[in-house]
Amino acid sequence: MAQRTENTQPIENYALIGDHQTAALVGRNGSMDWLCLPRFDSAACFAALVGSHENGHWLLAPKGEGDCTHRAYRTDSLVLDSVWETPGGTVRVTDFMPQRDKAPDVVRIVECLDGEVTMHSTLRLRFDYGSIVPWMRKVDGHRVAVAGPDAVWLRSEPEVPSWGEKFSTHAEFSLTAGEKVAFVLTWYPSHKKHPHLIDPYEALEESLADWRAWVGQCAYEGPYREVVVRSLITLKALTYAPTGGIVAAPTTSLPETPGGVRNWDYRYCWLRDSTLTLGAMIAAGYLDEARAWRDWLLRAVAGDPSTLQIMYGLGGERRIPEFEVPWLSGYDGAAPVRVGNDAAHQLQLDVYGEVIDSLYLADRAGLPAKHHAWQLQLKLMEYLEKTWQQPDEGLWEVRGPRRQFVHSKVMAWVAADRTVRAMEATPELGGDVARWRRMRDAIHAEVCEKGYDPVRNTFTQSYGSQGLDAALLLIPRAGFLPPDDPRVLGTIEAVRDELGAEGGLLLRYSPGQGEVDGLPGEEGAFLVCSFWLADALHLAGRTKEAEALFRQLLSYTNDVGLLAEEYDVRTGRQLGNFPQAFSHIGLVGTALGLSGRGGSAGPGAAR
Ligand SMILES: OC[C@H]1O[C@H](O[C@H]2O[C@H](CO)[C@@H](O)[C@H](O)[C@H]2O)[C@H](O)[C@@H](O)[C@@H]1O
Repeated sequence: MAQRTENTQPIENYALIGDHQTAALVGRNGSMDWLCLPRFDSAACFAALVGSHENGHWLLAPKGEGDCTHRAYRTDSLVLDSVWETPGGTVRVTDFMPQRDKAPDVVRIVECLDGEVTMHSTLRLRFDYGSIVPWMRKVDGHRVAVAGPDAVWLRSEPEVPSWGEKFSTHAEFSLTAGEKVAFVLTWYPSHKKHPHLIDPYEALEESLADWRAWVGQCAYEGPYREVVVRSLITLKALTYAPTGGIVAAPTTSLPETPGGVRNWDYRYCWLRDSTLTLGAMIAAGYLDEARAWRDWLLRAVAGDPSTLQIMYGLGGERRIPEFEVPWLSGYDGAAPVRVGNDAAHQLQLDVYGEVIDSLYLADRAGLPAKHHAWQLQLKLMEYLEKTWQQPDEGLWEVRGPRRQFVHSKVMAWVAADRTVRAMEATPELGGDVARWRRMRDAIHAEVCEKGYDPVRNTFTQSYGSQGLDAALLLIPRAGFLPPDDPRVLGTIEAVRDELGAEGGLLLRYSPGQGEVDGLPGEEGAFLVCSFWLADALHLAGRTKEAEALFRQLLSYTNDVGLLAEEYDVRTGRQLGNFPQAFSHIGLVGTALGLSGRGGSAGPGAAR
């Protein structure tokens, strides 16, 4: 039975900060409710997001006040300013995580802008997903929390009065206009003596400069620049810098159904989500990320192509077993909270197409060729040649029986098509191009015969099924059929009719398909699907409708431009893990497409 927790605030109330190795979520009330240290996939030491305050959080806000009056990221950065206008005065809290030097730091700078404000801080550290209360001691003006392998050091400049109570550290202090206090929280391995101390104000300037230099490389100058840049910053923040791996989201178990069980851990690198992120990055002119990701891929998938996984850990780890965390009550009571993801071992044939398409896009964008990337591609093709006719779990990772998903087959076609194109463009690659042309033609013929319903004039979710799938909207972007092909136009209409949720957004597949996905409960509109609809409409020449839908989707971003996986129009609430790469990939792709830049956040879209 779902138990509401006292701290639940809407998912869209959160903002993201991060240091390219992990991330934290800060609510409008000044409470940092999610933080995993030292990596995205480490155990959380603030897990209130999916539990209660007793599972760890850090509140820093004016005493007795609720949510901030307004907040925003500083221009072109991931530095967050939250401002409270209180009866006594105005105060700003600036939250960020500096580019990592030796250890992860969270910096929170409090500055009184006018009048006088009394601030309150409550720090509850709970290691191992909110379960372990650390031992606290004071060392050289720091509060140090230690449990097992983890140590967290907290200091403030200047030092403010603090005290321990009920396994929490509290501080209270008053500031008048112009006065500042900076808090620095640093994680360090507990067996080491002392973390390197950063200067919070220098770190702020450096963080701003780093982000702005990165944004300065953005090649997109169109009408949607502001939202595109915010999405690119978000995608960059989801990239694990040491290896180039990209997480699907920094959270686990934010529910797809309020109070439901569709709660998954997204802190891993899906080949699908990562390649689509890469497409968005490349289209916006970011090649370094493409290079880093390609190198990550080559390391992660090394070995027999039959052992290719659809997702890996940040460093390419293969074992990410799924388990439930029973002591966490779940976001707003939505249990279970899961860690790890068993979908890692599913067969999802679409990833071959996505990976090969991203290698093709990187090559076309001018990334220097790598011999073993081509060797890998050929190995993947040899494997796909033997497997493409098998049923699979598909891109939605259904937990019901395997099916002949049409989208999977279309993506197998993409794999063959891009291989043929690469060989045609670079004959020196050698090899038997006729073999891959035959495979490409065979897939095309089978999909048009078995995956298309001539009576309803639509492609179907799987061969012979009555159900539809929003991923079918990718058919024209993949180049499988022209955007004005009657079968594509019929599919757009059928998908809209069948999968349209309130407000014209799309569900990802037909409702009531518990027997397909093997899960109870319904879910909200899956945001990336609605971006795909806008793309399909635009490609079909219905640009006005596409723009209207895009503007509507933009209205669902939260006050700092972030999107979760899903949206429930009835309640006006975001749902699912947050912020999710998929949704931001969709946003960038559609914005670029509508600006005539050929959005590249989907298979083949940059062609
Ligand atoms: O709906 C069931 C599945 O939900 C998750 O998968 C979804 O998220 C992935 C990461 O963004 C995405 O690649 C996939 O297309 C989505 O369906 C979850 O990770 C799965 O374990 C679960 O079966």
